Amino acid sequence: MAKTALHRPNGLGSAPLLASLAELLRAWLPRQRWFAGKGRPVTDLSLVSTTELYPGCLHLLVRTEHSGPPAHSGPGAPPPDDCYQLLLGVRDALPPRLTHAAIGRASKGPLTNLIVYDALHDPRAARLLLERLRRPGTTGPLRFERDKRVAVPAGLAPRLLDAEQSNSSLVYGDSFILKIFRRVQPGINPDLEVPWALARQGCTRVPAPAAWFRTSRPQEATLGVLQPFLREAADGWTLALESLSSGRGFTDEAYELGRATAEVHVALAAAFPVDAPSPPQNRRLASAMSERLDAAARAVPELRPYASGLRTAFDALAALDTAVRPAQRIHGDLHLGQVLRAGQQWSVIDFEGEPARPLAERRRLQSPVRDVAGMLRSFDYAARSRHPWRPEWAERCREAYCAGYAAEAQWDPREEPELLRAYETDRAVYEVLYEARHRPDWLPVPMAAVGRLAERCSRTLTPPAPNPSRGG
Ligand SMILES: Nc1ncnc2c1ncn2[C@@H]1O[C@H](COP(=O)(O)OP(=O)(O)O)[C@@H](O)[C@H]1O
Ligand SMILES: O=P(O)(O)O[C@H]1O[C@H](CO)[C@@H](O[C@H]2O[C@H](CO)[C@@H](O)[C@H](O)[C@H]2O)[C@H](O)[C@H]1O
Repeated sequence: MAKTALHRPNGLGSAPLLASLAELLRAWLPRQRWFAGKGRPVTDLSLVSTTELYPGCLHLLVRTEHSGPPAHSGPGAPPPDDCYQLLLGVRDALPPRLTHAAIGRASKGPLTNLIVYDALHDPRAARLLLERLRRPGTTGPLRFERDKRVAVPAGLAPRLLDAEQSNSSLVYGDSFILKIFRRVQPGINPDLEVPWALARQGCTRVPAPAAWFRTSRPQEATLGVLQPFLREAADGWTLALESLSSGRGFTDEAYELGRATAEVHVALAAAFPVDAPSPPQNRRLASAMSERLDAAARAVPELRPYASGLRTAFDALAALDTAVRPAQRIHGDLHLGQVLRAGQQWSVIDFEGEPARPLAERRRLQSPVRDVAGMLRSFDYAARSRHPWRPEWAERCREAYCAGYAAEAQWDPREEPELLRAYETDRAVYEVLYEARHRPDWLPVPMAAVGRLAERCSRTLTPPAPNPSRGG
């Protein structure tokens, strides 16, 4: 472990430290999967907070500023600056098992000649982080808290998950998983707020937070959440692809998934009661979707030829004068990668919402149909990502999912075809933007749906048979 200026009382001064780190981080940050400012060079870096967790391991909140226009403007546009959470290790030399985690050798400031690396790859740092979570208290601006009813054993072996993620997660002894939020925004993160509220509601579909850490300076923000690791579970995306490759059906699973989604929605409505339901907001919703489409079409030229066709879905929603489902707290980014199946039980994870949107927007009340639309899009994603394309597979899953949802929720998402179609279109537009920014090779997948949705002016799904008990 490096004996460095970090050990000196003034060694953590942010100006000298920044001199050591700025150049390294400016090159390293944009290469990270979780970096949100893709395509916009980092022009300036500043340290929002610096905490020495233990000698040679720094917890940083780093603000980045970007040049050039954001990838898109209008609602949901990325802010001109972002704040990222980093755990950095500093050593004289890296052992071979850590070379892949290197960020670079500092050539200036107090860390001159030392190697800086991403300490989440370092089992020692990961163990100490868990120890810190097991013993509530504060370190500088960082506050570590836990649910005292949950026993978290000492000494669990850590491993960093190598999943494609918007954040970073450490799995401890296959018993717990710690998600470390990378892009930090002020306020409570819904991925702590929602599972905590659902657990208090007795909902068993969502792993309950066991411990978490947050910062109070310069503003309150959630930094990480520890929850039970569902060790026998496979995620819905993997299972859907297996079904597509083996020819085995997926409708039973889709039906159960619909039931699970409805159960979570019912629990969410109870956990976050709404005082007075707001009047129908179809026109406002349609106009927000339309603005998002405009912004996405500015950023992704491939979308432009389809914009007017897609807009018919939003026009149809705006023209509706009937009440849509009351708004409530929802998942906000529901897709097959956010559901885990262990035995016969589906669980739902990752209540952060769409990572590109501001936190306040993600915590807003919204129609549960939005989540349903997210999952329906995901069946299409799975079917489209495999050759040959099997549209009937996705269609059967969609119908089964909606039927399962209706059986549990006592209302059927297919009863509101205009709303469903508008949300599916809005989601496909989001996916185009997401893939263009993060995984350009995947762009054809949502683009295929865009072509289909732009052409379709009729109903998205077969309406259900009238339900006499509901007077329909
Ligand atoms: N409680 C859990 N049990 C088992 N695996 C989990 C659990 N939570 C997350 N995972 C795994 O970690 C991956 C990333 O988690 P997620 O919350 O979706 O992170 P991100 O928001 O960074 O995408 C998931 O796709 C899943 O495979
Ligand atoms: O990182 P998150 O899981 O929060 O979500 C983001 O990344 C997802 C991809 O990893 C992206 O989902 C899209 O691809 C999935 C397959 O990889 C598919 O199941 C989804 O239906 C599709 O939207 C998601 O949109 C994005 O927010």
